[in-house]
Amino acid sequence: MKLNTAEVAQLRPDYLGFIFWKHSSRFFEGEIPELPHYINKIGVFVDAEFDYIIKMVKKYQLQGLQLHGHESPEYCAEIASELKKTNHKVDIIKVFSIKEEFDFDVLTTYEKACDYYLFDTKGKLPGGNGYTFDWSVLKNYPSTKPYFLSGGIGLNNLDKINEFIKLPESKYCFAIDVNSKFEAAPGLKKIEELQLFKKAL
Ligand SMILES: O=C(O)c1ccccc1N[C@@H]1O[C@H](COP(=O)(O)O)[C@@H](O)[C@H]1O
Repeated sequence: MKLNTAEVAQLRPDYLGFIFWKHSSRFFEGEIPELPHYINKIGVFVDAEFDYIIKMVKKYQLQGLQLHGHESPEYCAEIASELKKTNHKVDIIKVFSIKEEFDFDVLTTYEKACDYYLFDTKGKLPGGNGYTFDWSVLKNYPSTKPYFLSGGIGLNNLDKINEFIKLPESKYCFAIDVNSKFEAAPGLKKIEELQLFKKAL
């Protein structure tokens, strides 16, 4: 897989994600180029073993974990606390996948265990499906925790995003997360399109 991380970094994103799920076409191995301090490196995991996550955090100096599987609140809290003991402060981003409806009650037990939520679209894969969900579901968002809006977001969603950010349900929307809609091939991002997107936002 060919990555263009250094070029993407020149666009000054707040976060850059690296996929540590071996079944993904974007499975990351190798070296991360030196990145400016203002870019947070996020490891994307799916029901990964505790020790594997710890190893990847240390190897790549990750600043956040994006958890796309069935990770329990206890697991989220434990991994953060274990890493803290060795001076690795990581943000825990727990992912919830939405189809048409979503029972936000599930968030209650995660409130103390994670720093952010990320709302993605439910699909065949645990992430990276390339489809948007109906963001109006977020009208029922009960929390004050900042969340990432994700799932199939591309240039064609710009008008919708600009409308969404005026709505009350976007109050805690903290970041817009993009992935497959900006790719020429898995992992290879389309720089000009990302640039256009960022500028338009
Ligand atoms: O991209 C993947 O292959 C992937 C695999 C397993 C878990 C998450 C994955 N990607 C993340 O999913 C969201 C949404 O992506 P998309 O815009 O629908 O392509 C994003 O955070 C990706 O980093």
